Amino acid sequence: MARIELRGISHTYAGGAPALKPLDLVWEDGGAYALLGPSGCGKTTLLNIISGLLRPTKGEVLIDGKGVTHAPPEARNIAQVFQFPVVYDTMTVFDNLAFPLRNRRVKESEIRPRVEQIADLLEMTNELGRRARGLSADALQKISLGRGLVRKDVAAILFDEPLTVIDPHAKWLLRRKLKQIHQTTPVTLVYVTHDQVEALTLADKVVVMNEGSVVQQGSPEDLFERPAHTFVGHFIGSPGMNFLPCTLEGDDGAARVGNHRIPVDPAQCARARALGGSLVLGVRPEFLRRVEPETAGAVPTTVRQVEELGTHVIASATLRQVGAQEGGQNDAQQELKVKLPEGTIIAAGDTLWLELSPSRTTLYADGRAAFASSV
Ligand SMILES: Nc1ncnc2c1ncn2[C@@H]1O[C@H](COP(=O)(O)OP(=O)(O)OP(=O)(O)O)[C@@H](O)[C@H]1O
Repeated sequence: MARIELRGISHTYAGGAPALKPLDLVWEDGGAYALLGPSGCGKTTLLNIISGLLRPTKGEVLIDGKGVTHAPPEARNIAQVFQFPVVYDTMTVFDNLAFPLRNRRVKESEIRPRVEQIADLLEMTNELGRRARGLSADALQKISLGRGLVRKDVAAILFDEPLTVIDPHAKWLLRRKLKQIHQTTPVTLVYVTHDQVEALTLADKVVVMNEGSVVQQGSPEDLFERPAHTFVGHFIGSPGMNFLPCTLEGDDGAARVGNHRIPVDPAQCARARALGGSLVLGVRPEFLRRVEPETAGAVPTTVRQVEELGTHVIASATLRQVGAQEGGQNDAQQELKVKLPEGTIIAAGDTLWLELSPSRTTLYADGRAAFASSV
């Protein structure tokens, strides 16, 4: 188990733009973390800096308070599982799983029960005697995962998109297994992925990255309920958050979107005004409420498209300006996605009145949320 601390870490590959901009991060002992972000945002670079495969251009790595920035991977006691299987194909599955233990000179009498335990977890007991060569890609990656998990004495296990090559059903199973393993083995776990479902189901805390920076860290609920940045609002959720360009009205907590006046949390208004820059009002499709026509504070929209998704309905609608005719040409071209309950009867061309509740909307100034803890 280990507490991993990154102080002022940044990295630039030779001849390239900065892959990681200066950041400070703490991974608490025994925590399950996901590092989530789009391709190229610097996740693997960060992981390799923690494991020691890469030396950062600047900054320090500390494990349990001890500086290890210049220590090689073997001195860090960290297991790493990569996107593609790292398996000796002439060895049996058993010997592959036993390899990290034999390497550390663990007694043979302790190796067998541990390997059998891991094989059982990964549902590979029947394959223990088989050579790795010829096994499916899924099986090979399970062996790789097993090799990462087999040592009991590791400080942390780092996973770099280990389920990418696995078929969807096995992926679902392995995700559950990893979660189960973490609940029974209090090891620090850092899991890199660009898949929000994977990140949100596995981790207690998710670190969201974009363009070499950490944009927010928090529980899956935090990221959903209070995205601190428009990037997080857009990246987390399916569909992502809606953003309506707006201006502020007076001092009493209202925003103007097109020619609508929408009540907004007054504290957020004050903060947004102080932050300055271009403003948008963010609201999740789940938090838009369908209300009766002409309800005070609600906005009329014209439905453009309806998707029935079994458990719910997603409507795409455009905001209609005050005074505009139903289906008229002078609708604002502002699109909103709305999540409606299963069985909602609605069709393209219908009018939908939507309430944007001040407790469910967030003002963003130049991308940054104007709620108290974000700045
Ligand atoms: N060895 C390298 N040499 C030069 N540039 C690199 C190297 N490795 C990564 N980069 C660049 O650094 C940036 C961050 O890459 P990194 O692989 O850390 O991102 P990532 O978030 O893990 O992406 P992916 O999900 O695609 O693996 C990218 O612009 C990438 O092109």
